[in-house]
Amino acid sequence: MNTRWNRQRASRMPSHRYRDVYQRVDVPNTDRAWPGNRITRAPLWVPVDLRDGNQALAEPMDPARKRRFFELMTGMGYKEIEVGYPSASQTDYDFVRLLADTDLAPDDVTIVVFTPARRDLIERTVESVRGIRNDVVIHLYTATAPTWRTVVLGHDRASLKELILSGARDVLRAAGDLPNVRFEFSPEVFNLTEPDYVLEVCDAVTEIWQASPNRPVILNLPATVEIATPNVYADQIEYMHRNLARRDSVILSVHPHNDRGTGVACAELAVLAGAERVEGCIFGNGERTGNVDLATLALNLHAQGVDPMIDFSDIDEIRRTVEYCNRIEVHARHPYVGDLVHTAFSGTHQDAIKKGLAEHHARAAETGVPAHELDWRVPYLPIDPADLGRDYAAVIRVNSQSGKGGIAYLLENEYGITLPRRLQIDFARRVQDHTDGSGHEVTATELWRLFETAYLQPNPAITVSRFENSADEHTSITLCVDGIEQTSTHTGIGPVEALTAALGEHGRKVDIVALYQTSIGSGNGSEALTLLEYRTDSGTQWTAGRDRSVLAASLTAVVNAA
Ligand SMILES: CC(=O)SCCNC(=O)CCNC(=O)[C@H](O)C(C)(C)COP(=O)(O)OP(=O)(O)OC[C@H]1O[C@@H](n2cnc3c(N)ncnc32)[C@H](O)[C@@H]1OP(=O)(O)O
Ligand SMILES: CC(C)C(=O)C(=O)O
Repeated sequence: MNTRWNRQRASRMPSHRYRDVYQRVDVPNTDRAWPGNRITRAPLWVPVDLRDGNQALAEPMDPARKRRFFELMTGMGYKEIEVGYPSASQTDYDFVRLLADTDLAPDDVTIVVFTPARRDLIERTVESVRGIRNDVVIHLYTATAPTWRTVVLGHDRASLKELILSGARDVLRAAGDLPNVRFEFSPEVFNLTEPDYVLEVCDAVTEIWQASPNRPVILNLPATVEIATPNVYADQIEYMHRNLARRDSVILSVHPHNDRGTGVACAELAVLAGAERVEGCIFGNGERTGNVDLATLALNLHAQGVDPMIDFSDIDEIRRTVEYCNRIEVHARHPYVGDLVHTAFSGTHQDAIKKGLAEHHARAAETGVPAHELDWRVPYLPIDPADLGRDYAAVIRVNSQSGKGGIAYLLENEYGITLPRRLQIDFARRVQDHTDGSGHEVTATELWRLFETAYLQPNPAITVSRFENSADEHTSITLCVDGIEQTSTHTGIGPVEALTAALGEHGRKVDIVALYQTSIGSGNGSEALTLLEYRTDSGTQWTAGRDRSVLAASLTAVVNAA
């Protein structure tokens, strides 16, 4: 082996300590089917922001915040919402009572409440939901993994199973006769529990609860602390999917956390492996590194052409509400919602996006399909920001990494000015000098100021005192050059040519290479902008002229060139 490429040495990190973290368990070998599957429809989504998200906040939500978050979720279209841990706090209990006593919860929304396997807490939980007209899910949980059994709960496999089954019986006794109530069980830390044991416990719970297709039981299998690659979780879920008793009477649910940063991948692979329901938090709040991010999951489906069944069409309003309720800011790079996720600073990306957007609008015009319904092919933007209620203002931003395409895009977008390619190159060089010097981003306004400084400086030495031209191309011009006034007449040539001829008579020869017309702004208030390339001894240069009249803008550009 070439040692040049083999320089990595063992670090001082004590990684060996984690080889057997939490007594990692083996997953039975399966003839796995999930790698070949595709997600073709949205799973059932269950936001747990008001419970798992809330329990992770330094300042848990007050009643007003809980209510606002709940209204946001129902407005977005969530149909099953975990609203709290009513036996744990009075705020949570009162919120459930609020749902019982008001019509805050739309009829088609199922209310989920969470409880440990302790009789007093189960009874309090059931008490909290009495009188709710909506469907209700009572969600019972107990940790099942070896370290939790021995270190936290002080049970062996058999006695822990008995504790869970006794909790399941308590739930059935307290709420079994309520017709609108269904049950959910979570073997907390499922992903670190021996598969045979967790299967045995789950089957015993569904038996006690008499799971049936008409009253299915939710089995929710959490990756409470994410410690393995997502394929391991997928294998664990597929094992349960294939081996659970009463499978047609079970809704298989997952609840990934994000300790390794792969919560989203875990959820997606779990759905491929047979999960039908996903619990998580909008934008991924939750214990430690958070619960799986339901917004990313939903929008990943959207980005693959699958309807997520949840409305993200005003993502910034959703974000503002979530930030207000959680008192935690969403990161600028957060998928789909961060401030910078639809922005390109780098030149080649900007160039590709600019071309992609132009192609998109041209195709819309050609086909007659509205731009917001047309198939999306814009490079570097996986989805159209407009789907999320965003405009294109933030798509391209300019700094020292940017190129001519992005600069031209900003001027075109903000000022309606179309720059010819050679002027784009010239101007980009000037912008680059500026951004390299300052190290900062430049806004469209600042770009326009740079443009004015570079190309729209009036020529103090020359004044056009009089300019008269008639329809038969007869032009009379009075020029004042360096204080000397002189009148000349020109016949048979256009006005621009006439002016260059007059300037030539003053010894101010202008050799025009190209002249372009564009405008600043649009509509009645717009101004004409003439962009002029002219030859000098050291090569070609650019200048410009602006005025309400196209002719005056062109004359100014010629005078500036002189
Ligand atoms: C992965 C998750 O998200 S799980 C949910 C975690 N959420 C929360 O803890 C938020 C709300 N919790 C609380 O308000 C409190 O912890 C309460 C009211 C539930 C219990 O409070 P306390 O009675 O003071 O107990 P405390 O929290 O100190 O300890 C938990 C006790 O419950 C036991 N326990 C923990 N989980 C469970 C469970 N699922 N089922 C039964 N017992 C449990 C523990 O072994 C411990 O018992 P011990 O006191 O005999 O050692
Ligand atoms: C108990 C379950 C649902 C949970 O919150 C977790 O494991 O994180």
